[in-house]
Amino acid sequence: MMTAYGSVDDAVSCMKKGAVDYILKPFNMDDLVIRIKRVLEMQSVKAKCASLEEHCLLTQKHIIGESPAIKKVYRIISQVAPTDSTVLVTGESGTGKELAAAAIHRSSTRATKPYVRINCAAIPEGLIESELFGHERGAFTGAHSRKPGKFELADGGTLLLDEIGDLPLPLQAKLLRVIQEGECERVGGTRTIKVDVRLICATAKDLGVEVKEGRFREDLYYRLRVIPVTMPPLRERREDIPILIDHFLAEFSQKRGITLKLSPEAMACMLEYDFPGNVRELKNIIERASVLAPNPVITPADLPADLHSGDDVAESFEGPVILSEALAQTEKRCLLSALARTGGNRTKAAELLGISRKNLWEKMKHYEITL
Ligand SMILES: Nc1ncnc2c1ncn2[C@@H]1O[C@H](COP(=O)(O)OP(=O)(O)OP(=O)(O)O)[C@@H](O)[C@H]1O
Repeated sequence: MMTAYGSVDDAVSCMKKGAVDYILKPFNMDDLVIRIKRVLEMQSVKAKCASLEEHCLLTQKHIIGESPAIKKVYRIISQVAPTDSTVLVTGESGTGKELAAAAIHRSSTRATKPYVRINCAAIPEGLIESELFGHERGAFTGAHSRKPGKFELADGGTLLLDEIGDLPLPLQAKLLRVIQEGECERVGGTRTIKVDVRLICATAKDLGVEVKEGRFREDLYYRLRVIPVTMPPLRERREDIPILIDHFLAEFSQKRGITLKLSPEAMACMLEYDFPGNVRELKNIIERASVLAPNPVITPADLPADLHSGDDVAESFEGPVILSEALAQTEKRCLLSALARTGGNRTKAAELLGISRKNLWEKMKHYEITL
């Protein structure tokens, strides 16, 4: 803010409204230059802080779970992390592939070096090469200045190529060259740049099928899958569901400043659901309920309809229904509800249900309920 009619009150009110500085006319040119330099420095420090914060947030997120399937993933991660080998992380969408990649970087000798991520599916085909390898000024329309690529930015550290199955074929050939020779060229450049990058690739696609159908280079596939890590879908590690629910309830409770809980009925709905969108879907359900639920105890009504559509089979009865199936569904729901209500205590759950512990155990085995 620059003025010839300044007062202390004006200065205070300008700063409150967002001015970074206040200067009175007539002013000294050297003084103005010093002040502008200070503001520019401050802006650059702020930008660096924001990117550091983002980096920290990314590398601090941990994989949650105690099932044998996820423990196997922890084991593989701890074995591969210290090596420099290329890792291929596969698994359905939302299973935590990106978390696994971040965990590998965090536990590697490159942990203090950059961790850079690029989503190959999110960038228009014509721009991927320049994003990966950078470009020189004037390399194409719109290339106003030289820009380093992700490989250069990740030098010394780790580069995650997310959704690698979507990388166009011509780029696959260029990627293979970088992997084999450890060097690349910027688009429009002639100089060869040496890069020391540990590569982690992730995909929800079956690359074997992509190779068979001619969409993915076989030689690149074998280069990438030196160490495969497979993230199991949530429905194959159901014992992690209550653990993840508790984790996200705690996370959103902290954000909202309240103590969120799931009613036993809501817990039963969650325990029975298949989560086709895996952990991401579970997290979204808890986040949505934490915002929309009228009180801190989340009930089935606060959950998406998919989770409790079969609540009352009799009421929703419209057409042919197999009675034995409907009864089994209701029985399973009662078991889950009793177990949730008693915090997994089988003796108390059996009491609630009016059956013996042995009978409860047999039914749990029958319905594949593992707590
Ligand atoms: N085991 C886990 N523990 C805690 N959070 C998890 C876990 N798995 C996934 N998440 C969370 O679920 C969301 C999706 O995870 P992530 O992006 O790693 O999945 P992804 O497999 O890479 O998905 P996509 O293939 O769709 O990119 C993120 O918010 C992540 O923090």
